[in-house]
Amino acid sequence: MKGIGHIEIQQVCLGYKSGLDIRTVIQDLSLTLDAGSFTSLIGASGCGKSTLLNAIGGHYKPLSGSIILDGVEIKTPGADLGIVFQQHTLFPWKTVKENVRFGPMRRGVGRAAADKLADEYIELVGLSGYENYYPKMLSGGMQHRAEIARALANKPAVLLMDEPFGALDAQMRASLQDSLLSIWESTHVTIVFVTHDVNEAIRLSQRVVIISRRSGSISSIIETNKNHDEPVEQYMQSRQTQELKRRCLEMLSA
Ligand SMILES: Nc1ncnc2c1ncn2[C@@H]1O[C@H](COP(=O)(O)OP(=O)(O)OP(=O)(O)O)[C@@H](O)[C@H]1O
Repeated sequence: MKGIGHIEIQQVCLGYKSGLDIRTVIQDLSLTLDAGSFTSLIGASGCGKSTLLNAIGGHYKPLSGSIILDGVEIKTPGADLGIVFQQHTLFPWKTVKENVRFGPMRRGVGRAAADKLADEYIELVGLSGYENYYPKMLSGGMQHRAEIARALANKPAVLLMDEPFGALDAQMRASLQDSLLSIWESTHVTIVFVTHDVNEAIRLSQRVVIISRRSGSISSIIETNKNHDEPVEQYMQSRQTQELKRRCLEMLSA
């Protein structure tokens, strides 16, 4: 039994129309993401990280190859695949609670159950007390927390995150990273996380997948061997982690 949120990316090519031609961005990429795993995708700007993430989310159809979630090919976006972007996508005219319960209610969950779900996920992301605030009344970090709660309220098997904390200051970013780790540990959702930041990738994920812009495919997969019992700052400062970081940076500049 592989569990829920198992993804098989099989010899996928992705590209965009350019005039009469198609410009290939991702070339023949294969990758298995185990159910409940946390994987970061890093690589030079323009190497195709967001394109790959969006294809996993069902927003782009591969030119060839397939992406399979729990035995079923992903062809369209669905509630199983939650996406959190860097830019805010909360409905500005809805409160935090209305935003979070929107997905469940659209799927036919009754109002009382949707409210309960919303309260649960608002608490999980640390926004209790802000249920009736509108997005513009929240800080950038709080809006990200609300976005994560909104995605999780659909109980997705997979959470796809495209540089979600890229625009935040260092302190806010570290606080959201910590929250994301505890959310991942308590929900067992499979996370695929795109970032430019090697430190962030190593701090959060079990595996760092480096995509080469030159080949449009994976140049390296680095296992972080994180020990969940170890305090994150201790892990980040250890000699082993510094070595992982050095290897990632070396692969990125290769
Ligand atoms: N909608 C689109 N139409 C045409 N080309 C696109 C489209 N979206 C992305 N591209 C091109 O595909 C390539 C990969 O883009 P993508 O955004 O996936 O890269 P990325 O690795 O996420 O980059 P960054 O780190 O800068 O966000 C780039 O050359 C980009 O210009």
